Amino acid sequence: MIPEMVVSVELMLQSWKNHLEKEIEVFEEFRLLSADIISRTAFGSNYLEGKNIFDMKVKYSNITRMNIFKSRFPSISKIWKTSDEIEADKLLSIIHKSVMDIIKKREEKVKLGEIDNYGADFLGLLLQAYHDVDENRRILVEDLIDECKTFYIVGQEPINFLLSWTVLLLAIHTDWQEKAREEVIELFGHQNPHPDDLSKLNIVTMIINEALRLYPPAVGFPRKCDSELRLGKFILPANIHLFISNLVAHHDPGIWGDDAHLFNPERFSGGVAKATSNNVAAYFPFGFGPRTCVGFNFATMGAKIVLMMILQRYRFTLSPAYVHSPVVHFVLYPQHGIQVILHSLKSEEGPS
Ligand code: HEM
Repeated sequence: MIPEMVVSVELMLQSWKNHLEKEIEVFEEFRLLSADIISRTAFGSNYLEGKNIFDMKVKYSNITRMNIFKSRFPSISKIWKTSDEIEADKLLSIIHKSVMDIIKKREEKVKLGEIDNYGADFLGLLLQAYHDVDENRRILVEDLIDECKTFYIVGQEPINFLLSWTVLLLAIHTDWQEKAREEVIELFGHQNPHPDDLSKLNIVTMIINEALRLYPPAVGFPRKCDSELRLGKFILPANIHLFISNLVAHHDPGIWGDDAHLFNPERFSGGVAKATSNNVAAYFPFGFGPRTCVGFNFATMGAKIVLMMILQRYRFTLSPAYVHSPVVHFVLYPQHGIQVILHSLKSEEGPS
């Protein structure tokens, strides 16, 4: 998986050479990059092949965000749909068809003998499970399609957001950018990432944790009480809808101290458990409990690889054009993008 990620990042960084000492808008750069990473690592293709899915997904996410807090009577929704619901259904069926095309293409290659097996990426593993000779272990075609759609739909955006906010913070706090670069160069020199050594990136991990605290890409998640329950001093009636916000918990001075709103990766120097005094409800950028994020490792590993490869090649500072406007629409994104200025490293030793 790491080699595919490295290819995606190298392609992006190649084009960054044209932006030296100029401004670059990284939110859009990371949107394309994260889409390419998902396509390559999970589906053995590239951004262009999955482009239709990503384009439809952006439109679908916008509609979902606009409607997330609107109440609907379930029985009415079955017989009458709003124009947004009709559009959302249309988009989902296009995504469905595009995913089917990618699945069929891989199956066809095996059938024609162009490749020996379905492959070891996410799609390959799902196809093996779908074609399993043991009927009891075989997954249904609906599951196969749903899993692919989920990966495309929920995987790309949060990586894009995490990288963007982290680069913003490092563009402002250049002392931490320098510390991170020193760590990367000390561990990897100018070599590409190696899986065994990624876990040694302490400073980079502290920075990512702090970025996820201040700017959690998924600001919370909805829940519904099945039955009446007690939550601390509250009694919650059955069927009540809740929104559990990590954004609020992550900025609570009662938990994080008076500098809760400031960027201070040092607070994670002893790890997450120490920073939160073992309070699991204090820090949960990836959720918690049975529905915790399954992409946690994929996302953090991807973020580390991208950051370290940027740090090996460029210094960056905040552009005067940047306007700070984080917007919450279920996810937390920079409304006007994130503009930074790229500088070459003084030593000029970075990989080409
Ligand atoms: C920085 C990156 C990411 C963040 C902050 C994030 C955050 C979250 C959060 C908060 C949840 C819990 C939602 C809930 O409890 O209702 C979640 C669930 C999930 N995430 Fe992520 N995610 C990230 C990356 C990814 C990636 C890269 C993938 C897949 C490639 C992924 C796949 C999923 C899936 C499938 C679930 C649903 C799990 C379930 O309901 O059983 N996530 N994520």
